[in-house]
Amino acid sequence: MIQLENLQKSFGPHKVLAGVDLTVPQGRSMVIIGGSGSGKSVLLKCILGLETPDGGRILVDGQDATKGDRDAFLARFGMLFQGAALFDSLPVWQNVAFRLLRGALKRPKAEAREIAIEKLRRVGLSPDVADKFPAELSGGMQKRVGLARAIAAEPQIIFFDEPTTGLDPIMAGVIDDLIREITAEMGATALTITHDMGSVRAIADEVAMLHGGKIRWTGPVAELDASGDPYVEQFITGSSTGPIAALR
Ligand SMILES: Nc1ncnc2c1ncn2[C@@H]1O[C@H](COP(=O)(O)OP(=O)(O)OP(=O)(O)O)[C@@H](O)[C@H]1O
Repeated sequence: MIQLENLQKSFGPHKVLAGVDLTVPQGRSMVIIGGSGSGKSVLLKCILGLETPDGGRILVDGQDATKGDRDAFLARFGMLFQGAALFDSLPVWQNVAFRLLRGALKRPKAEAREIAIEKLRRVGLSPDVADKFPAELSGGMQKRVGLARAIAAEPQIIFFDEPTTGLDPIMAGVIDDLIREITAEMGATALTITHDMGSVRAIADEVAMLHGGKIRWTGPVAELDASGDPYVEQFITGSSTGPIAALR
């Protein structure tokens, strides 16, 4: 379970997070939506310790994420970055097994490779992909590799940062379905940020909308269309008119 309590973060005079309260229950999939610049990435970075919050608390399974052993804390997370963010100089299997080849989760090389091949299979890629380099793969295949990497160490918590950006609608749907299936079968707690309403509906159990530095609305995905919140309505319909100022 992830609990954010009154989380705050400013950059100079610019208050990006102005007291975010949010709970992601164990084994549930939460998707955070919000306009460009609303602070979704900053929120994720605060949880991962890549940004230091100015105030508030981040609790993961009841423990303060900013205290204690960082490596042990991060070992519980998997992450699929925007654009897959693979290492071009490493073959696919070493990308997938990256965290199994070094640090706290290190395994013998042959075992790490076996796990990589098994995870590649889980995301629909055959073993012959293991020895290719990322540049030899299509964008959709690279996303699958990124997903295989995110799950390689069997994390309890997985973050997905814009998982379908740059993919065609069919491939986006395939990746959404894989994310949904895999997180459910792992029983993982998932936190996703996306602009893609198709992804929201495919991946989310719960949705939270970040606006004005706070959680504007949160609820089950089934209630999204009847939220009654004008900000949520404008966002999900993609309207240029409404309470959210749209720059032209
Ligand atoms: N390191 C930083 N220094 C200064 N300002 C920053 C920094 N990181 C983020 N910001 C600012 O914080 C605000 C929120 O950024 P963030 O990247 O979290 O938005 P976002 O909701 O993820 O947007 P998008 O959907 O466009 O990716 C932006 O105005 C951004 O310029």
